Amino acid sequence: MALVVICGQPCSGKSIAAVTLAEALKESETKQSVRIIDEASFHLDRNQNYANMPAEKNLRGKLRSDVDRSVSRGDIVIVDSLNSIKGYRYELWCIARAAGIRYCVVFCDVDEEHCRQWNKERGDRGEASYDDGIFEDLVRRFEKPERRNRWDSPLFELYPSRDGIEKASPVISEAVTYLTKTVDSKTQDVRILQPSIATQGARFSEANSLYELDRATQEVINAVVEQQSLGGAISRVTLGSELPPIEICRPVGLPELRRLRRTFVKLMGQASLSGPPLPTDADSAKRRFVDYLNREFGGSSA
Ligand SMILES: Nc1ncnc2c1ncn2[C@@H]1O[C@H](COP(=O)(O)OP(=O)(O)OP(=O)(O)O)[C@@H](O)[C@H]1O
Repeated sequence: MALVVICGQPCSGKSIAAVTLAEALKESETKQSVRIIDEASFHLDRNQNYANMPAEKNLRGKLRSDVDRSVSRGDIVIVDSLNSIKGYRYELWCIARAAGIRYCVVFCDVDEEHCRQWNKERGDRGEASYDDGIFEDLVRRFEKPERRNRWDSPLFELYPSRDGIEKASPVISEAVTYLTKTVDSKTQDVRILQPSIATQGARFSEANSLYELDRATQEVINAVVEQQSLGGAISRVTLGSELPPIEICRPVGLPELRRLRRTFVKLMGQASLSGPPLPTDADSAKRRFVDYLNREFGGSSA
């Protein structure tokens, strides 16, 4: 019923924030059930998770799948991980949108020096801490959330080094209110994300098949353009939980995407005259277009 993305620099108090928020939600008037999804649940070593790109991608994939499975169960799901890449936060936001639930980001805003110090103290106490090289790399790659982005909004900011993390603090209380209050259609102060057409599987009418095919493929192109515009090394475009991702190993410009779309629509139109009929709903049109793009880009849609 809600997805909360905790984000922040390494060793910035994210786990403490996640547990504090979970307790506050459980004790709230509505007595919410909460599930925390964190890196520790995969029993992997903190440094191994971030040792190289494949390991990091693997970790993000595991967390994403777990979130995807959990959001429909009625709990409030809190993802406690770095969640430092905006493209990844966008993917999590897409999962919330596909599930039609509310969503927010809780940011532990701590300066690097405090994080470095806390990480060192953790090591000195004999607890698992980040190796220096990994810590510095993570700090450098952190992409701060910005509330003007849909996937970073609403944004609840905590300042653990200044204020600590208290259950009764104004920010935790605001987050609890946002996550538990009844939706008032007049004030619209709580946003329940709505599944896009991509996730609703609307059926095409016979007469409109080609037009609808055109529209469905345009939505896929929009998603590719939007996710590429986030910058960074986007190698996978996600289209919600019902559709396979598009694997892209190089930047692809709009002209190329438009050309591929036109060719696909033409091929489908021609094929339907003598072969298989056009897809009957938006999802299957998208799935076929994604398969086509993955073949063109040399990826796979498995
Ligand atoms: N407000 C605080 N004041 C002092 N120390 C703190 C505070 N918040 C966190 N710490 C220190 O930072 C350590 C790490 O906290 P926590 O595990 O919540 O961080 P994290 O961001 O989840 O770390 P990771 O990036 O490893 O997941 C704690 O063990 C504690 O020593």
